[in-house]
Amino acid sequence: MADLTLEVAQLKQQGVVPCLAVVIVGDDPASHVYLRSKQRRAKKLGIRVLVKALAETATEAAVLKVLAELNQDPKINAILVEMPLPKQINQQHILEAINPAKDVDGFHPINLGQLFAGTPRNIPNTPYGVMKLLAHYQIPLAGKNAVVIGRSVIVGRPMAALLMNQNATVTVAHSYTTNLSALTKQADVLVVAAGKANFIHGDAIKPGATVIDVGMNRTAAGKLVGDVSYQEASQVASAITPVPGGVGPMTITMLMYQIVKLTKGVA
Ligand SMILES: Nc1nc2c(c(=O)[nH]1)N[C@@H](CN(C=O)c1ccc(C(=O)N[C@@H](CCC(=O)O)C(=O)O)cc1)CN2
Repeated sequence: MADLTLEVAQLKQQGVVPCLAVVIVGDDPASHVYLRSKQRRAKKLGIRVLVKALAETATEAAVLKVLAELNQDPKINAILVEMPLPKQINQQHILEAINPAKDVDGFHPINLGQLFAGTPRNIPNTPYGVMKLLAHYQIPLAGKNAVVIGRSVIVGRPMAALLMNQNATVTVAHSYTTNLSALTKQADVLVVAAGKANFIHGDAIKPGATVIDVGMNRTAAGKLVGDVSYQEASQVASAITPVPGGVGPMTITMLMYQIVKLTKGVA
């Protein structure tokens, strides 16, 4: 991957400072933690971050107004809205209101459509980070069985498209899936984004599989754990991502990469 520090320095020599606008609505503690991580990483690279913080009670109209201003502002290269949003706000209305050319999360239907057409432009950062990890560790995908647990717009759906684009045979499992372990035991690559702590145990994993844990769950004791029982799974899998320190930091890396890409106007 390109050296982002160098690329940002080159842009600055041309008088351009990459700028990300983050819209955050409400007081979700995890969202504020993620925002601070993004700000820290951006600062290290020399990327500007403009934060538009709205109250937990903000209306959908108020968020749409902020987005309309950011869409018009030529100094803003990339926009994202922290998820989840408070209940009174329709997530889909918000995602559709972001200019697709500035949509650094890749959640706009046009960007998701490009991804599903096999011609990706802006790609959701978590699944993009997973693909970079798989490529880095030379995990074969073509002709392999990949099972994705979860069908969210943030992870599951784009993850399935990215794996399919690399010629994996993809199954998407979700809360209505019956006999889940029969599917997971067939998976050469298992991506778990179920949102439930210790949802997948060692006996549900094919020996030698690659296991990607996208889960991020806080225990009552305040410990961060994934969706996979790491101790058990690591006895069976040939490769596994930890939580913390696995997919999460890669999400931020891919975000920074795509901010620079949007600033350069490269597809
Ligand atoms: N607009 C978006 N909202 C959300 C996204 C997203 O991609 N776009 N994904 C998640 C939050 N997220 C990125 O935004 C994110 C989650 C986790 C991490 C991370 O580095 N996690 C650390 C642990 C941090 C902790 O202690 O809590 C790790 O896994 O090591 C970064 C980004 C939901 N919302």
